[in-house]
Amino acid sequence: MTEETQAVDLALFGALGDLALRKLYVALYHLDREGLLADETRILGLARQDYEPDAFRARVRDALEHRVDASERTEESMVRFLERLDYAQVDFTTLEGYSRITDWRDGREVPMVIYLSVPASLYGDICKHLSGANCLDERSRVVVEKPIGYDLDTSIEINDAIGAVFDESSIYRIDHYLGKETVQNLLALRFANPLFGDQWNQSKISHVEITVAETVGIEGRWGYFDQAGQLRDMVQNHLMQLLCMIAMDPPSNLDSDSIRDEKVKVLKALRPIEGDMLDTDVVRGQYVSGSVNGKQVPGYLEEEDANTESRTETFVAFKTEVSNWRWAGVPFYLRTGKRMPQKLSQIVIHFRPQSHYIFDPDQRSLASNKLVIKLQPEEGISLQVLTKDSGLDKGMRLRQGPLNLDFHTAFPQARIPDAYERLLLEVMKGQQYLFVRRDEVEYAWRWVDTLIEGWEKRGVAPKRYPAGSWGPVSSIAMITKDGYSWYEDY
Ligand SMILES: NC(=O)C1=CN([C@@H]2O[C@H](COP(=O)(O)OP(=O)(O)OC[C@H]3O[C@@H](n4cnc5c(N)ncnc54)[C@H](OP(=O)(O)O)[C@@H]3O)[C@@H](O)[C@H]2O)C=CC1
Ligand SMILES: O=C1O[C@H](COP(=O)(O)O)[C@@H](O)[C@H](O)[C@H]1O
Repeated sequence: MTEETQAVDLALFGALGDLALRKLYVALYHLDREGLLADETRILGLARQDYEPDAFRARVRDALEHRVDASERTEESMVRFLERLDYAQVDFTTLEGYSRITDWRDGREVPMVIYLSVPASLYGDICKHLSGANCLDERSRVVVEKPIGYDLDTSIEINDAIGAVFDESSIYRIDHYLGKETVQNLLALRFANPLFGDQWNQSKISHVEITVAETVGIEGRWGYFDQAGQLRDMVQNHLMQLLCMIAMDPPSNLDSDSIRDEKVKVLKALRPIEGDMLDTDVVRGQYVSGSVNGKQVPGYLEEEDANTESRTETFVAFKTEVSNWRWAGVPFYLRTGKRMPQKLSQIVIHFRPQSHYIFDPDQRSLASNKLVIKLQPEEGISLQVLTKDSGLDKGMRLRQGPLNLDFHTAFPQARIPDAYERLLLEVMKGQQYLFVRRDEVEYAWRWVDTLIEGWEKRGVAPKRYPAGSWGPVSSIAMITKDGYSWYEDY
């Protein structure tokens, strides 16, 4: 394993898909521009449409011109990046086309990275054909996108099919939330700062909130999304990973497996939602028409290609607990939804109040600290602390205010890289700690499957919520009945 970015041959399956065009070329372009792609690195786009390499490069150039800020584009850096690209038309489901990859490789020595930006149902076929066509050697790595499967059984099937060809040490399962700057910072915050490290348990923390709110609807992805729903699309992967990063015990070092072992322990200890908890500890929602950022938007059942009978959820809120010594008795409240009033991903750690309180009794409810960790849109960390209100007439009145670390203000010279930049770079370095191990995926599915089974048994239909709201009102009631509320200093 090396810290240097090695030269690689990157074979990008699904080269004309939504993810590739919106995120992957942009990330690769930025890496190139910052000198983080080795000179010899080349990229082969693979998809089934008939494109000449020049037409493919023109398509990628167009995508970059739409997605990379003009201030970060020069003709020189565009040309340099585009020259790395080639294209091969291949039907991934049949072996024949795979010889295009060996032709492209032409005996080159550098390792091959295979990025599967295609539906997970194709992963098995592609791995089998890559092996059948002798495209691989022991240094080849494969990157796979989420969600892996639809439930535990299908994820096992897919993981088995990938595992039949690649060793676990060569499989990079992407969860792009793990590449976000602030998520990375959770490791530093928790394990480099004794101030927090020593307080990070049930004796000091009363409860934890995680919100991942999106303003977008399903963006023309009805076919995929309606099969999945917000629980499979967002909770099984992104929210579970955030929860693990907050709840895990300190790993003994920063090795991939040390970190992933700790995350797995959290997933194993996560209390399932079943029985009567289905009535009290989880809310399933679906948006109806409403207004987001002043713009009228259709309801989920009125989206393009919609099946008007669909009971798929676009919002989930739930309360859970990590049943171990560190967290016993600390509720974790999580919520995520589409068509919320604003894009916001944040984690709030609520510390317990002072055990002996000496200030104005009317201000008692103020007297606790909150650590607010913002993932997006503005990355930063702020600690809500209490100080004395200034002014001669205020006596010992308390005032709550933030100790702020806004990454953009604190480190103005540094561009905060997109999650995919960091993850692609780590694949090229051969570092796995930001990628999800097979057992993590499977424990997360186990938890999600239990909830879905419960919903199905009880015939739980999603509650309606207007687009532009924070979800069904019962998601507010779910937390207020415990004496807390969703943190609202947006
Ligand atoms: N889009 C997103 O925002 C996100 C996507 N993901 C995951 O990333 C992966 C890719 O998603 P996305 O880009 O949205 O998917 P798309 O359907 O937009 O793209 C898939 C690509 O694969 C090609 N393809 C599909 N089947 C074949 C085949 N048999 N032979 C050759 N080419 C084929 C498609 O070609 P054609 O155009 O001809 O169909 C297209 O280029 C999925 O696993 C998804 O779950 C994860 C997070 C976010
Ligand atoms: O994986 C996914 O993530 C996006 C949200 O990602 P973000 O980085 O913009 O927060 C979500 O819209 C999509 O449905 C899901 O598949």
